[in-house]
Amino acid sequence: MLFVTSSPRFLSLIKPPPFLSLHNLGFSPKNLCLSTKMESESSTKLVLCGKSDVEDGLARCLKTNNALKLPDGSPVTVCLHSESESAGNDNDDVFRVNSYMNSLSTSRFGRLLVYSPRLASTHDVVANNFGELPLGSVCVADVQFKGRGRSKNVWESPKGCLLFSFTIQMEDGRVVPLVQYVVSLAMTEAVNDVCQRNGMPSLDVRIKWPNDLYLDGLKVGGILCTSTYKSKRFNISAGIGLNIDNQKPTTCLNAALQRLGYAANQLQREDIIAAFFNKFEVFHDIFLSQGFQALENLYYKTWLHSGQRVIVQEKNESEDQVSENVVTVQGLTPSGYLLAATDDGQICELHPDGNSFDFFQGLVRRKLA
Ligand SMILES: O=C(O)CCCC[C@@H]1SC[C@@H]2NC(=O)N[C@@H]21
Repeated sequence: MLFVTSSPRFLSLIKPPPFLSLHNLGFSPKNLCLSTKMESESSTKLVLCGKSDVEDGLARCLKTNNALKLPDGSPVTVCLHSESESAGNDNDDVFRVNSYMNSLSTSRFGRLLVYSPRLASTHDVVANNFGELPLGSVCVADVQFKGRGRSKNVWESPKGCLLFSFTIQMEDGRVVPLVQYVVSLAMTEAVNDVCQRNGMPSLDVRIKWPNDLYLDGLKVGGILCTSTYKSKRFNISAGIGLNIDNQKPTTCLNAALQRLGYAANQLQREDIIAAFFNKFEVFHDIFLSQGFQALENLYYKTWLHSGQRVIVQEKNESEDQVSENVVTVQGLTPSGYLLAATDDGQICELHPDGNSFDFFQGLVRRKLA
């Protein structure tokens, strides 16, 4: 069950996931990934791979102890990447685990990978196994058949999209809602970085507050953050869907590169996600040590809203009439809402009314002192 907290677009799961510490899991000799035909037809295949021997050891523990579960209790077949048939695969539709690991240069995030060719939702895998997975673990899928978008929407997840979720832990609840902005920023910077390093034209991927990614006026990606609170910590599952190579349902990054006359060496999911974690780890550490303010300038350069004029709805005192006023967006408030100014200079905080899919429809304002 989900409820929306008072923080912007930050969903929190009421039922905490079962907790099983990795310290309790024993190592065991390498087992080959053997599954019967019946199992492989009905169960979700999860392939585990670590960046180093440490994470590979943890992966082996998770497999041996059957520690990974799906939320609906449906069967799972867990293999190690080293034992998997897809290990040396060079097919575009199959996530290239080795290519991802080779481009990853983090010390915490993305180092334990749970890959699946097809599953319900990467988000459910990380949220449901939060306690079992080392922090920063990531689940990637080629296709999702029950992808979760915000407000209980379905997230279409066909081939060609980068679909992943990973885990973060935070202690200070006041800044938890801001972490989704750090995630968005790390993704836009990752795309810039990969384009630049490969001599591609730069793509103007922008953030539409609070957590959509837009390119040329169309949505190409979205971010979903959910959290549970346990033992004085916020366990955050962050999920990203980014349309890299499939024009449906809107457009994709590679189509934009083609429109710019660049058809060779298209963007690959593995490069983008590795660049994402390389950026995210740096931004995450800045965010925790210096606050979101240290990232704000870059964030405002990347979002679509500086100086945007938006309509806010206000009820009169007897609450029987609604009037509309225009305000100008100035930035973010410390709690992560929109900071705006009226034409006569009053500063206010804008909140979505909770009814509209588009956050910019039905904004309500709260006066700030
Ligand atoms: O509604 C939105 O804009 C957020 C969409 C987030 C989708 C991603 S795809 C990977 C991860 N797994 C899910 O089920 N959802 C997120």
